[in-house]
Amino acid sequence: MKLRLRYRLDLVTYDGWMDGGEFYISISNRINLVKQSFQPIQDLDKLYLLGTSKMNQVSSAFPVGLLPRLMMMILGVRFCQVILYTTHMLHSAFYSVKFDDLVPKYKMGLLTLELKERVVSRGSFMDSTRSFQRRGSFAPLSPTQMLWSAENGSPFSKDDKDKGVNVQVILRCRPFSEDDVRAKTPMVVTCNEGKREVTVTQNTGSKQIDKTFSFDKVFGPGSKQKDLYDQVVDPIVKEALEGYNWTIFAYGQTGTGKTYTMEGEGGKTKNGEFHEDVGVIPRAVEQLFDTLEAQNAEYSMKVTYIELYNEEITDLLAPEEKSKKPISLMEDGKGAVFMRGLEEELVCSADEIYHILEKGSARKHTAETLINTQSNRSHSLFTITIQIKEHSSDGVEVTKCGKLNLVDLAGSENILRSGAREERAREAGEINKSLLTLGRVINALVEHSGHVPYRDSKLTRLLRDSLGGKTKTCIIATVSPSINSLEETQSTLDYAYRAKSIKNRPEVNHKVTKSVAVKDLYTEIDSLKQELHATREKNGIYIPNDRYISEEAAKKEMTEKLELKSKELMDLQELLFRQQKLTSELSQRLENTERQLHESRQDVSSLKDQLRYASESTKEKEYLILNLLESEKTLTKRAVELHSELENATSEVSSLFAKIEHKNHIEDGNKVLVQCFQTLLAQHLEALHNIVVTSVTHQEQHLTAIEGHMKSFVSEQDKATQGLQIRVEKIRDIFSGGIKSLVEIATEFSGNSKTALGDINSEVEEHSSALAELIREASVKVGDVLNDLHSNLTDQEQSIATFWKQQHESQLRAYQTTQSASSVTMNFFNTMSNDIFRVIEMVEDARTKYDQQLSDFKIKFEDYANGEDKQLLDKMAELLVSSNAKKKQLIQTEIDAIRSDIGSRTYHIHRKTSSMIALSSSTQDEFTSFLGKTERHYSEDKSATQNAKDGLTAKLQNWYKSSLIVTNANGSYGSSLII
Ligand SMILES: Nc1ncnc2c1ncn2[C@@H]1O[C@H](COP(=O)(O)OP(=O)(O)OP(=O)(O)O)[C@@H](O)[C@H]1O
Repeated sequence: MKLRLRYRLDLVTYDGWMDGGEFYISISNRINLVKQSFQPIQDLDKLYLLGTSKMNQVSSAFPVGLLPRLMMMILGVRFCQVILYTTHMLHSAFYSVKFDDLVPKYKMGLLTLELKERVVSRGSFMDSTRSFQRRGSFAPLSPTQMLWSAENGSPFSKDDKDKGVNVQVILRCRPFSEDDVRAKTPMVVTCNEGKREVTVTQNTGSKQIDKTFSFDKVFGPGSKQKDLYDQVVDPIVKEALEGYNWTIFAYGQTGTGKTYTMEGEGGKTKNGEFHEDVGVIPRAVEQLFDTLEAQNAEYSMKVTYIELYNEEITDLLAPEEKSKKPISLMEDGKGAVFMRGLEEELVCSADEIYHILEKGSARKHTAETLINTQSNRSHSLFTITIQIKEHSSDGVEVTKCGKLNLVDLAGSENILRSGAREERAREAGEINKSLLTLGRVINALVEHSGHVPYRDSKLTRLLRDSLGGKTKTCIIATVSPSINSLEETQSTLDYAYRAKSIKNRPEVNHKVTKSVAVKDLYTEIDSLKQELHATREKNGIYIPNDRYISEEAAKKEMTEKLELKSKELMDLQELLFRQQKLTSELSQRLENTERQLHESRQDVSSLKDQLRYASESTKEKEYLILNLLESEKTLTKRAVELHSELENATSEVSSLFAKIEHKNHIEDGNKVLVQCFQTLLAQHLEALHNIVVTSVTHQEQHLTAIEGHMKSFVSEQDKATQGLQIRVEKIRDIFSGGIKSLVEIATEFSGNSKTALGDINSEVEEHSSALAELIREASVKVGDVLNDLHSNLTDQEQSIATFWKQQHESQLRAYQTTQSASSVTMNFFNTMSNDIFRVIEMVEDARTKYDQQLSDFKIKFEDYANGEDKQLLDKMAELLVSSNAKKKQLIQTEIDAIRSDIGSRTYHIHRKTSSMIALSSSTQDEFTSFLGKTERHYSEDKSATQNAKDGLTAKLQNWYKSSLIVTNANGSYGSSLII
């Protein structure tokens, strides 16, 4: 098989899935960290892509297309440092990359990617790749896992013990509580026991973010206590019996089953078997005793049970009077922690331990919270130390010492959610503080920080050896599947996931021979006795001689050592100086790098913004395209509707045109009729005019004749009057002569005799009667003449009146005929103009309606088009703009054509109607003026006739009056005479 050189680029992170954030890579060309002797990288992209494609979670966040670029850059600079800063770290995959630095503030890991030289065959590499693919997730086995499945059942192989082993992390998810079941709380945790993966599902708005964590073992809600024990604790107990120190601690939110897992519930059944809810501690105790008994070993077992409450350690096994005294935590010279005055109880059977556990548990600080009815308010540490006597191969008796620390931590809790108040809240604060320190210690260990803050809390001081020390550690992280605990679950998973990277360097406790152990004990007892004696004597400090000698020797040795150390110190100081120089150089470089990093970060953030913007705009555009398509659909639909409406409108317009034509036709008929009527009217009017003219001439003639008659009559009358006047004058003369003679006679005869008076009187009487007779005759004659005149005048008057009446009647008839004719004509014209106006209105309405519709359509279309124009992709926009323009143009031309058609038609109609209106109005005017003229003529004629009549009548009346006066005057004169 042909061997090829391969270089492998592995990415590792210290972190789990933080919050589905983005993932960025920037490259600086710091090449000093990598060997120069590497060959150009071949197939690296493939490997790399291969790697990332398997990272289920990451691949979605990993910008596609970046990898080839990254490859190019890597190839360009040959070797490089990849700076990875992310809130969404890659899955821990390979262990070939180390962290240089960590900047927790930014959750940033500065990774040095070492291109490691590996000699692999193509075939075997591909095989391993395939095996990853089959696994379906990018979670290769960690060394711990590999050891876990070792054939001998032991979780560690001998080789790995030398290298250091990772803290083993087990994840246990409890089932839903009854309350959760009742409330139908959604489940957010999914356990895949086969793949050893836990997935947390988080819904943020419309997005669902799944975060998957892999652990050394995963136990789902349905898992049994026995399963967990058999798979996890059983091998640990075996190792403890081998002489290893083991710590198992339960870590998790309050109420998630830490105590349930560690201690469990229920005891032994009647047949001596454990109840299925019994937890790790009783089972481990049982296993220890069973194994030791089975091995028939000589052993001793001691237990301690302490509680750490509010940073105070209490011995749960101490007698009552001592139990209130807090235990102080001490450190020996080598940094090992021990507790002074702690009660160690020797136990000989499992039952004893159960009893002790019960006793201790009863003393623990517990309280009810909203989440857990019996919540541990303290951390408890139950330690079992086993010493087993053995015989070495050379027959020497040795003692093997194993230790099992079983820790039940207090629950990490959200004070608000757990409902803790006052004392409980203070407790919770303390608990959270110590757990926080635990988290910081884990971080420091994972990040390989120089300083690990063990001393910041008693809990971490107690667990010091289990975290990065010689003790092997197994963390059982407990979570709840409920959505209500999502935040805490994520935090627990995060911690647990980090803790996976902590490495311990376990050592088997030295096996001491019995004699050495006894000797040690004797020496200790002796020195203690001497110290006691000296204290009792209060006599200064007594030091035994051999102790003095040994101490002196030790002092001397120490002085030598000190000298050596001071020399070393000098060297170290020099080294320190060099280091400081180097550090300053490095810090300079670091500054540069940081600057570059900052720049890169800015680039990245701007790129991120651009990307976000681009993706947003793409989304927007996609959305717009969708909308556009939809709007196009609606537009098409609308266009079809409009088209049909347009067709309807066209048919309506054509029907309107037909109507208009019909109307025109009628109007033409009407016009002809009007013309006929006009000619007829003109003829009639002419005839009427002629009649009026002839009647006027007749009247004039008649009047002239009457005037002549009247004149002759008047002259005759004048003549007769003159004759009558003359006769009257004559008569007067006669009368006056007679009167005179009578007066003379009277005067002659007045003085003579009264008798003669009688004669005279009778004579006078004769004369008077003759005169009266004469006057009577004359007046009869005058009366006859006057009567004749009067009858004559009456006749004249009657004939004039009759003529007048006839004239009046004929004129009235003519007037009435003309009036009725004009009113008919006027009505006709009015109706016609009304009809025309109605037609115009209809046409106007139709035109406005179509105009409105068309402009609405145009506006709508333009709106759509404008909206679309703005939002479309550039190309799409161009295309659409042109297509819109075309459409608009098409529609515009269509609209224009329709408009112009309608306009021309309307104009045509307008012209026709206006000409008709003009014609009708001119005809009307003409007719009105003609009527006016006729009326004027008529009224002139009438007034002239009336004047003539009035004048004649007045003349006649005057004449008659004067005649009457004369007649009356004559009458009165005669009567006065008679008187
Ligand atoms: N895996 C499980 N199966 C069945 N019941 C469980 C499981 N885990 C927890 N419970 C039940 O949930 C309740 C709370 O569990 P437990 O007291 O062990 O929680 P805790 O984590 O120790 O809480 P705290 O930190 O407050 O002490 C108990 O009634 C227990 O019976």
